[in-house]
Amino acid sequence: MGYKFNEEQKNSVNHKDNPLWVVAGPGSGKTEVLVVRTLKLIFVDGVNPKSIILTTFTKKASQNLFDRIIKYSTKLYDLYPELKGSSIEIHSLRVGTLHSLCNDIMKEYKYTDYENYKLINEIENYIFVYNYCPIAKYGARYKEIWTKFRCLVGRYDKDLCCQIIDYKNKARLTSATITLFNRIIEDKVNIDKLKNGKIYHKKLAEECEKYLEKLEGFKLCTFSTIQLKFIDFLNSEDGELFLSGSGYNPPIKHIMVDEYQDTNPIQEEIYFKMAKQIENNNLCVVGDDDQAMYRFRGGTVECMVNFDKTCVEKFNIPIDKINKIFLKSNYRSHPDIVKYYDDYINSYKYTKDVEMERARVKDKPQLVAKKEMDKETIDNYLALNYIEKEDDEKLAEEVANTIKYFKDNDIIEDYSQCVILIKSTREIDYNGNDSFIGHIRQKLLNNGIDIYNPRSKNFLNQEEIKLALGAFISIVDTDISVLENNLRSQPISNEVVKWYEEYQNNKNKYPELKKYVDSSVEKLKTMEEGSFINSSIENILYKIYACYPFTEWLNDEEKSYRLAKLTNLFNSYSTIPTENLISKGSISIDGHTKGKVDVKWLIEFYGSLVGHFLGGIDDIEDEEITIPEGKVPIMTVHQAKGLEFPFVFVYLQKWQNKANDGAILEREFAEFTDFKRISTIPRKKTFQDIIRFHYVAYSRAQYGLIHLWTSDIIDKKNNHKLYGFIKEHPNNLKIYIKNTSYFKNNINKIN
Ligand SMILES: Nc1ncnc2c1ncn2[C@@H]1O[C@H](COP(=O)(O)OP(=O)(O)OP(=O)(O)O)[C@@H](O)[C@H]1O
Repeated sequence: MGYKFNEEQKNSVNHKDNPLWVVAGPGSGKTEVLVVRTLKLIFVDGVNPKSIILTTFTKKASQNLFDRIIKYSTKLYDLYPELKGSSIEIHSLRVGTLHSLCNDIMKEYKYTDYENYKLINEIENYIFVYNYCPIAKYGARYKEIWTKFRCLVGRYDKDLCCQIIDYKNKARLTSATITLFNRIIEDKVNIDKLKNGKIYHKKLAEECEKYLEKLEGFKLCTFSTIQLKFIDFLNSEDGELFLSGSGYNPPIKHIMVDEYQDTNPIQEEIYFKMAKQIENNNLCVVGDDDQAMYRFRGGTVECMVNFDKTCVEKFNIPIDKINKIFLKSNYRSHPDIVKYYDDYINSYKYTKDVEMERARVKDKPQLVAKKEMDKETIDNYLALNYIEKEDDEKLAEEVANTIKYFKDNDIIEDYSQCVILIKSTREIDYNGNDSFIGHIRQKLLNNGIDIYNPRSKNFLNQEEIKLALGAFISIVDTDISVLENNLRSQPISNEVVKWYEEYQNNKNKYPELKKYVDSSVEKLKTMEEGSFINSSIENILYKIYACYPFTEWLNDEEKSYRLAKLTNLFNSYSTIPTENLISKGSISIDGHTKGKVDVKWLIEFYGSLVGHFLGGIDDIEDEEITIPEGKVPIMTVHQAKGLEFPFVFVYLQKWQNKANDGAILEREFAEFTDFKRISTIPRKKTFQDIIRFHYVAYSRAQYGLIHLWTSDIIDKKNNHKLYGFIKEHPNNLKIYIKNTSYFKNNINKIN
């Protein structure tokens, strides 16, 4: 580790029995604490690794936890060779996201009601809902539901000055259906109660019930429904054995949850249900309520804020049994930056519009800056700064110049030490113009600097994706006649034509690829009516990737990331079960026409998979991000969560003056669930979310935090409130920033 733990950290590691509540500020080493606590339980207290459940919100974070545990235990084995003779099986630790743990445990115990079940991922669920849920497939028949949940499906029409719903946009309806169903499940909405609500509640409850039955029929669980199944498991004899131990399996002794601020009500129920059965209710949760930012996915900060009260209620223990520890020392940021973001979040405590006070853990102490920096470095440069320009293009130019200046003056060693954080990494805005990020790419390129932006929503406009899909379409819908004659969805047609043309216009440049496509087309022509092509859709894609230029592109980090994503989408499409048991990934030939792909197959392929491309490729992702050297990474704040960077540029956004979807849904279902929320006013919650969003962004910075904005933003009254530091006017920022020029020339090299 290379450093000594402070008192608060030590106390969290050494805490023995009873619930432990670690409220950890940014950069306070919370994950490290959880890792060391786990190792201490195993190597010092002799707890069997299999008795410990260690979980967190994302796959990326759980992988990170596991990797660190393995790394440190390897070190321990090196330092204390006598440990090698012990029977500790560190790999048997139960670590993972909650849904993956639920899956593993129920499989391990051969739980009868989960036998032969399959856990499907988000894309598979999407395709399932698209195909099997009438509310998504025939949206117009469910107008009373969609009019009510217009926030999920509506699109603002400038000419008509209102939200309109395009019922032909099945991709959007599918995503919205999933959001609603997941919310019903995860908020523990009582479906019977919902049926007694208004007419749209009743219809929604019925549709959700049908969806759950259909999933059961195919023996499928989604990341949400597996949690329902797991609660049943915990209530069963198998569940009891799992908790109390049996045969080779020791009893469960400790449950530890990281990123607890993003837990949802059903997960809370699972943790408490398990901990109630184990000795001393050893449930340890670690998180930061101020960094809760997954409301749109059902994350519920109340679980974190009310942890002590929930323990009292569920475990029937006095409140002083719960050990509450604040990790307040910040080892990440320059002291001015720490003071700045701490002041920022605290300044909202009593603000009426935001009502942050009750939404934060009570008695939270101030952060204490502990980063090791010599005094000279601290005093000699401005750690906080901002750049203001009239428009995005000029702003981007100034940012590009600043980054170049940093490198040319040895302030940074590599461009990847600067990150640009923004709400959406799209390079093109909704009107087809360059967004701020589009300008940044261009301006940095002018300075010979590249950006790393693989999660840009421009997925479908990338040359490798267009060429791969264009080559694929040229095989299965050779002259795109099916597309042109049968598909009613204009957005899908427009997109597919673009890919098709990309391939057709470039094929002569790539003879190897052309040869493969031509020979496949020839082969297809000879196929008998009603037969199936030997190659599945994934096989075809792999063969396309085996040709130049893909062989070359697979060496490029951004391109290979996106091509892998395309492969995943194709795989998911193939694995979703169908009524007739034939995989969707098997391409069938028309029953009456030799050598022509079945129109129905193609329409379905276009509709569900391509529709998903258009609506669902989200840039909020959980995968591990490896930032390549030599490029400036562009990230959403969600992607940057848990990471730190020497220089952070935060683009301050125009916020629409309306409540967000997550907050609206919370209110909508509040009366049908027993889960108690702090407030049900969506607008207040939306403000809280925006504040937390900025707080997470600001707290990523180690040495320099630079705000970026265009002048028009600052003039808007409501934005002032949200950016906090600019309460009335940007001049106030100078209290912190002192000077609007670049970092002073004498800034030291970042080490
Ligand atoms: N006691 C300590 N002494 C010195 N450095 C420390 C100490 N504890 C943690 N650190 C360092 O502080 C930094 C922040 O730690 P880490 O990234 O684990 O924070 P975190 O609490 O997970 O932050 P966030 O909530 O923002 O994701 C790391 O570089 C870590 O090595």
